[in-house]
Amino acid sequence: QDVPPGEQPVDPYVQSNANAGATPLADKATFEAFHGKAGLARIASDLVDRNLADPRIKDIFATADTVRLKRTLTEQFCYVLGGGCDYTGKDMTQAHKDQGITGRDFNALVENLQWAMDKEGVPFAAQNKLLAKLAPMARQTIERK
Ligand code: HEM
Repeated sequence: QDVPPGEQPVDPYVQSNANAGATPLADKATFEAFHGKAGLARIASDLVDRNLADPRIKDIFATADTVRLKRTLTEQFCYVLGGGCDYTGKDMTQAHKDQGITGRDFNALVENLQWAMDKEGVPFAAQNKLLAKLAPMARQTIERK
């Protein structure tokens, strides 16, 4: 597994689309409502930047590899929305292990994602399709009340 430009090396893990944590939507209409992979890359980038500036959760992101995070989030959203990407990141349990994420942290991140989707001009119905795919991942990311 080569290290993409600008990213930090990570310990080896098994790559699989199953790591994305959700099955893909069957048709491409929602993916297109997100303006394809370029739109998803803008949303992932805006989301990470907003998390880094958000006093509620910025400390959790302080040591993260944001170049890698923007890339893997883009892949994950693209895969889940049926855009035909492969997800090459870790599974959600591994990615969030020992970070002590709370339900409030999770809600803050979802708010920031909604802000990023609004900024991209994604229609509300399409936003809800992605949120419905991500909501069950609370179980893998939240570790404490
Ligand atoms: C639906 C909810 C979430 C999704 C879909 C998601 C997705 C991801 C993905 C794809 C990665 C990268 C995995 C990799 O590097 O291989 C990641 C890492 C990370 N996530 Fe999440 N995440 C979610 C919730 C959260 C929440 C609520 C927080 C904290 C408020 C958070 C903080 C982080 C941090 C700090 C990393 C980087 C860890 C590192 O660099 O070692 N995530 N997440």
